[in-house]
Amino acid sequence: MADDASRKRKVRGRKIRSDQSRKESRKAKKELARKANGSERTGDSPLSDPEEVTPEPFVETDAVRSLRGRITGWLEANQPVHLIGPTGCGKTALALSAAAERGRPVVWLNGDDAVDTAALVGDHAGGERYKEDDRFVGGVTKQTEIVRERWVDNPLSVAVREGATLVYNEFSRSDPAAHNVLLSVFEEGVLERPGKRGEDRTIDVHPEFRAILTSNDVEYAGVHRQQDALLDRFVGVQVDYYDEETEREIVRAHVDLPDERVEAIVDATRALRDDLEIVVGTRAAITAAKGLSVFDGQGNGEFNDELLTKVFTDVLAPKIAGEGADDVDDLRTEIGEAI
Ligand SMILES: Nc1ncnc2c1ncn2[C@@H]1O[C@H](COP(=O)(O)OP(=O)(O)OP(=O)(O)O)[C@@H](O)[C@H]1O
Repeated sequence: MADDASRKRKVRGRKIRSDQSRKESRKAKKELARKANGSERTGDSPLSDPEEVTPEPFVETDAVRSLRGRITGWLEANQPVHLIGPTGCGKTALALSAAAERGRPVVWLNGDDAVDTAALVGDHAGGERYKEDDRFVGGVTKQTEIVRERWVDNPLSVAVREGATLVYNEFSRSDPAAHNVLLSVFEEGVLERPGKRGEDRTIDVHPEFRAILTSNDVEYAGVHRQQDALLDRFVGVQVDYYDEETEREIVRAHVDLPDERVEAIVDATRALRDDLEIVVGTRAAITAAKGLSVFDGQGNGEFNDELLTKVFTDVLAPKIAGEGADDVDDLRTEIGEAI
């Protein structure tokens, strides 16, 4: 039975088959990452307009709106928000939607082992050489070569100066030492740029600067334990997989399939999530729906549990990659049983 959430839903963007020029959130994320990473090399601005970052399609049910309202509410109270939840539950889409809702420019950062302080705040990008002619005695020319160091600000510096909303995806994948500079940003409203000399070594944080950080809950607990002093300054919003109707709406928004197929996929996704040890996120449901829209449509098999099992085995096999064919067979059996 459809609940209120579905009746009041609002979908931004179109389904994949009806709009080939779609800007899927993955693509949008890539573009944001390109901007953020490229800024170091090219000097391009890592700032994006809020309209550019709104994920498409984006489904808004009561559940989605309520979570986003919590995020934007805490941001209004000037609290950095840490979104924690399992893989593929919709953290990034939610963070980008909340960031877009603020109407301020958005800066995107992706956490990984290579992120250090310089990657956050900026660095010297080599010297700029130029020659100066000095005619100090009539008829005599002296040429002096001058090397001036060029400093390039990286995403955090740009975000705090411009009052942007920083979306720091999977921040717990970065080395905690890189995040020391965040302490004074959140506590004293000042960003220090180690490596930069002179009086502009520090930047005063713009009053509209805000941050949303996301972490996968498994990695958050395990990979790099971030320092307590930093975690103390965030509010944590725990997110989980959406309710059944919201998941259906999300799948429907991404793939053009009859309702009963969408229902079967979401039912299977939720059963697999309960029964299997691997993580089965909403992304897996969308991928299975994309597969089904092709295989079912091409008559490669009637729509039945067997086809559903095959599709989900392909979708989930990468999670056990390298464990051998027997394990994929076991996975197929487990999936068949759960479905
Ligand atoms: N409200 C929504 N409307 C439409 N699609 C959504 C919505 N929420 C999530 N999705 C889709 O679900 C999939 C997973 O979402 P997302 O990438 O945001 O999850 P995540 O929790 O950030 O995943 P990961 O931990 O792997 O980074 C994506 O394909 C995304 O487009």
